Amino acid sequence: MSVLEDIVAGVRADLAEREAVLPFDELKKRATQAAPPRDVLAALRESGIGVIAEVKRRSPSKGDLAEIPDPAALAKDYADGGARVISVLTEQRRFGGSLADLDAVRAAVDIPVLRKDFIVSPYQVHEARLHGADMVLLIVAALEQNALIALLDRVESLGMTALVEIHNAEEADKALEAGAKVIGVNARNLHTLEVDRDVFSRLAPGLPMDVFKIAESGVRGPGDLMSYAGHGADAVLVGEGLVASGDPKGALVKLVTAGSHPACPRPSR
Ligand SMILES: O=P(O)(O)OC[C@@H](O)[C@@H](O)c1c[nH]c2ccccc12
Repeated sequence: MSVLEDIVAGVRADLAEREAVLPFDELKKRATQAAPPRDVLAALRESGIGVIAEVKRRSPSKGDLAEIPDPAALAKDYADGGARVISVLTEQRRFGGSLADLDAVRAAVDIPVLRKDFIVSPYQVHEARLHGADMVLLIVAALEQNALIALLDRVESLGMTALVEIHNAEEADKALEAGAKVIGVNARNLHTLEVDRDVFSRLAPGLPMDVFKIAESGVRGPGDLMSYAGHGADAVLVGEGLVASGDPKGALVKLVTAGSHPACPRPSR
């Protein structure tokens, strides 16, 4: 089993437990009561290279990154520091996240929030909405094409924005065929966990101009942001480089400053 398959198996087991407690029909009903989703693309399209800041406690590749006893306080720091969107990992077994983290972050900030998880079922999409998410991650490598199409449609029909994650040209084709408008290129291969920052520069030229392009993973500081921007990134998504820095807000401010600096390459749109 690859790491990805192993993670997804755990996610499915946890999902079955939640479904037994709150049936899908009831969940769907409750989710309609949530405050309406925010316009994520409008937030992302503000000038400069946006930074999506992630609440991430640990990862399968690096182990423990940061304790994060108060995710709400971290989220406030991110919002004050100029993050465009806050990404919250809700996967429990490997990343130490939870829906409670999502709730805490949602209650603490006004900017858009991304539910970062291994979404394989419509249940998780409505659940994201119930917990206040504006954006949902869909990982092409974890989904059959028809499931990707159905989940993307489900995310959009609930008024949320899908971040469709790819890692190679074949997945790029699948994402585009499914109608993805926001594509994240993950430098970390979810099968091997290896980071290759050149994946973005290889794939970005093949993506249409009007697709919003996010470079995910491996951003250590302003230099990596500038380099991704030079290869056509509209935004970057950063976890470890913030949470493991000892000063997440300071580290974020440096990235945000670089992303809005006149010398930073701009998307050609
Ligand atoms: O901590 P990093 O290297 O800055 O990476 C953040 C983010 O890209 C990473 O957490 C991520 C990207 N895609 C994912 C899918 C599932 C879980 C996690 C991820």
